[in-house]
Amino acid sequence: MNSTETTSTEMSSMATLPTQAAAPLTVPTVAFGRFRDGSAAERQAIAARIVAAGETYGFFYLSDNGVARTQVDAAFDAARAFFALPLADRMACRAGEKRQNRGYQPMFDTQQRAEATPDGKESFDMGFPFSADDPGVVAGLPFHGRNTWPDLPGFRDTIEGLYTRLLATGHDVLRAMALGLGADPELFARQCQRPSTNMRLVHYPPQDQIAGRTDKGAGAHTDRGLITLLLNDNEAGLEVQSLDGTWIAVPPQQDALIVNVGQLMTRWTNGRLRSAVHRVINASGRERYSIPQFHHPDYHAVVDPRDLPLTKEPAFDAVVAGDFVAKGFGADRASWKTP
Ligand SMILES: O=C(O)CCC(=O)C(=O)O
Ligand SMILES: [Fe+2]
Repeated sequence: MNSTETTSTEMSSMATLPTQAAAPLTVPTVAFGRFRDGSAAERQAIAARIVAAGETYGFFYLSDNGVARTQVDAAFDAARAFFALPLADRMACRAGEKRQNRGYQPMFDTQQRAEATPDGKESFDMGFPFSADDPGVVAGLPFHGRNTWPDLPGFRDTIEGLYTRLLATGHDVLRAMALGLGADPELFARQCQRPSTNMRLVHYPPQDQIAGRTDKGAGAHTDRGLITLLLNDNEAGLEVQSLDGTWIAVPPQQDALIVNVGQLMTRWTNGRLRSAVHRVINASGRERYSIPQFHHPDYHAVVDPRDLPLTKEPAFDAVVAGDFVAKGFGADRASWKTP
């Protein structure tokens, strides 16, 4: 029935209904299991839901994602053990080379904009296990260093295991995005074979411990890569900006990953998928830990909106993925600044 068919009786009964508060906005949840083992129609339907969430929110929860709870719990235990080490031991894990997104980054290393206060967080990063004789490592290419590891029993196995697991999950999400966008499903994933993808353990002290320096755990920013897969340890604090500018809380959902779109994906899809602005404010009074994995293509991959079916004139030039991202990090991370 359309509105002109509404009778006057219905109008008056509608008018007497108690007014309902608008439901708070939440980012959608996509159940992913049938993308791996479902029919072609199920795969297509999941791909369409992911693209719709990427267009509207730039964020979604991914449930039934195949990542085992025990593996996630072990990684958070490892993270807690790392950040409990004496500062000297954490500092011993700083990356030998700059511009790597590897090793320990102390509190306040990142400043999202020149006029902003720094991020109230410390982190430990590791990335793709390039060998010492990899040409990129030998040439000192950004993202191509070696991982550094703390002297903690089981830490390396646990963290490498989660990195490998999430890398595979992320590739499936990239396949779903390509499929949902009407492209070859392998378009993105085949250009992430020796990727600049890093995984980060992050520790946000309670807000009152950082209050002298900053008011945010992570200031408003967009991620730079293709997609980010995010795990967190049951603490709220993440917020994403909606299309109308309001902040939507993205609290953890048991057993769901949070996935968000990064700048390279926005460029590749000619603006169709949103890299939404988000921030972290750890107001609970407790320590907060999270584990994002930032999916990037291979360093030399060319990100060109003309690779996908175009619905409007390309709004972005083609860029070399690694050069584009390295330039961005150079602007806002102390550990990326070149002398
Ligand atoms: O810790 C979180 O929940 C989000 C972290 C984040 O946005 C980032 O590290 O880019
Ligand atoms: Fe982020």
